[in-house]
Amino acid sequence: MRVKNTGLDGVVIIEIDLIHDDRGFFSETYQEKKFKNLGISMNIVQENHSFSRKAGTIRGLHYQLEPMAQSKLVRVTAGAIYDVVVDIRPQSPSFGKWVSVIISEDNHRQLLVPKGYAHGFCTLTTNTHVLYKVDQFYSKAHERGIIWSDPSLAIDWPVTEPVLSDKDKLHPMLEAIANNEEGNVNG
Ligand SMILES: Cc1cn([C@H]2C[C@H](O)[C@@H](COP(=O)(O)OP(=O)(O)O[C@H]3O[C@@H](C)C(=O)[C@@H](O)[C@H]3O)O2)c(=O)[nH]c1=O
Repeated sequence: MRVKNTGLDGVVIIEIDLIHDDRGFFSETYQEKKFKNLGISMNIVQENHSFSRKAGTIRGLHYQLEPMAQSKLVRVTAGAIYDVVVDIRPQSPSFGKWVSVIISEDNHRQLLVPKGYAHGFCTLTTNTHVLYKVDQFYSKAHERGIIWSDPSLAIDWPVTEPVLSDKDKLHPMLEAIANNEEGNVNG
């Protein structure tokens, strides 16, 4: 297992080892002690699985307000995604900065998205399965979003006309968070 920095504080790629044999491979996708040795400590309380039928589906950019903010450990078991993480901590020197990482069934990467960051992805394939573990429960009352096409972010998405949920068509721009009066997004 190896960790690679992405350029955003705490946002890291975890590369796991595959043990191959005649049948295929085996891998430990999460192992508490090994992750701790890599400096990653998460109290996982929920695992999510999303399936997107079409390539060019964007889900995001999502986060939950404190005290329900979540760290996420993302991986892909079928297909590939262009995964995006945005720093939305108002006091952060990298506020508004984002990174993108390709995660696929072939590269077996996992991406750690700490609290204080918004997360979203665009599917690059049909029939894409994304799994992610989180360290806080889902809370409908605390879920928030930023519009995927926010010009101040200028995210280099691989599509211009994505498939979106009704909810994801209506999020505000990041500027609204900078002037946020409704709650704390600090991670
Ligand atoms: C996220 C979530 C949703 N739901 C429900 C709410 C809704 O009825 C249905 C679909 O929810 P959404 O449309 O929010 O699903 P989706 O757009 O896939 O939301 C996810 O996007 C990615 C990018 C993330 O980072 C996740 O944290 C999450 O926000 O599932 C849960 O029951 N538990 C959960 O943890």
